[in-house]
Amino acid sequence: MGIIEKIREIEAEMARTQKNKATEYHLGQLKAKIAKLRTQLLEPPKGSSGGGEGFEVTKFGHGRVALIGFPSVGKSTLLTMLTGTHSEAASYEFTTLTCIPGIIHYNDTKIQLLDLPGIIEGASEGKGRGRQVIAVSKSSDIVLMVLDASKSEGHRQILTKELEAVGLRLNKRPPQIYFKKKKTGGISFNSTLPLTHVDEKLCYQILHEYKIHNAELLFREDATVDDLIDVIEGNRKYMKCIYVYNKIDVIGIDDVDKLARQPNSVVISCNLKLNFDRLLAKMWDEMGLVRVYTKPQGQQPDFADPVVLSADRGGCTVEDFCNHIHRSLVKDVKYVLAWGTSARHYPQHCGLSHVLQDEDVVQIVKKKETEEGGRGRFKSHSTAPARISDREKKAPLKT
Ligand SMILES: Nc1nc2c(ncn2[C@@H]2O[C@H](COP(=O)(O)OP(=O)(O)OP(=O)(O)O)[C@@H](O)[C@H]2O)c(=O)[nH]1
Ligand SMILES: [K+]
Ligand SMILES: [Mg+2]
Repeated sequence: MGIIEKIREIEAEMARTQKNKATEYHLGQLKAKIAKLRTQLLEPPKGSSGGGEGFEVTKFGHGRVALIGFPSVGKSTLLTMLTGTHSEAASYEFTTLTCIPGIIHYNDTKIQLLDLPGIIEGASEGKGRGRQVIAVSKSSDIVLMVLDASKSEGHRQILTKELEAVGLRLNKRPPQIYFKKKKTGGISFNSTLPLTHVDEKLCYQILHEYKIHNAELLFREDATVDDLIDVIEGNRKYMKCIYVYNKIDVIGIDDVDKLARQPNSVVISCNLKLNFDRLLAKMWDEMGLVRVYTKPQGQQPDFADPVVLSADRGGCTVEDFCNHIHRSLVKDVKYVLAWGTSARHYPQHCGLSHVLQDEDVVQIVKKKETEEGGRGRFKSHSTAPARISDREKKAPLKT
């Protein structure tokens, strides 16, 4: 029997089983069995190089955003409009067959936008180009789920389910469960609060299903059995997702209003070029990019060419900033002077662990230079930059 048939069989058994206290343990075990099979399904077939053939696109820019959705919802039309890169659009389904990259220029940063083939129900199990599309989605920083505003609301659930089946968790944070495998000592089970969804016996059973007999388990929230399985599997990817409802030109204003009020959603129309500003601003917010402007001593900061950091990828500390400029820089840095929202006063002397924020201005002060009285490009004394952002314009910065 193939993996997919096995999954079907267990799903059928779960559907037959009544949910109550007596069946709780059995259902939990079945869930773990399915999770294990789905992980098997994700492993590339023996002898192949992986699931992304023909879809490899070099990463470019400061972040990557994937467009996923059912066929003909307007993904390619949107890519063409936001990036200027042409991607074939047509009224028939599966117009796009590969991954097509474009670049969005926004807030002095470059964001790579990826157009992808439409995916359908069953994509997670290999239908259509599902596997490749999902692999590319996982490689991106956020996902834009493009939906046809005139079609069923169910599409959003179907796509979410497909992505969940391959370990993607949209707009969720990792469960607050500490889990560590041990060599000996049995299972130690603890929680910092009363648990209403699982008990010790159920957790033991799930661990047993994974052949784990020695481990430390600490619940820091009232988690479910699905959360526990996610933590044990350990291969889940937590991603931000914006639900983009396109084609609002063909529905009534009341329906538009309803969609627009849903969490993490933006309504747009490619035909009428409607609400792109809103979409870009939301995308920018969700990406959490941090622009840091470098200010050479005695000069204005270079506001056109920021160093772009990200809390999710690489971090936003002064050390991360230095490493971004040059790997060997950090050992020469004595401290930095920082202006902007991360600074308590202007300029603030900051060490390597200081966390920078978007639109901060930073001047590097090197060890040698201060000792020798400020030689070279960066010096310890500085004149303040004339501006950091519009917000700072009103109160010019003083050193
Ligand atoms: N009414 C309306 N039609 C649109 C809008 N945006 C795109 N379309 C139309 O929807 C159809 C599909 O557009 P595509 O951009 O090819 O859609 P896609 O999601 O890339 O489709 P596949 O590549 O086949 O998955 C085309 O006929 C577009 O002209 C819109 O805002 N309003
Ligand atoms: K199409
Ligand atoms: Mg397309």
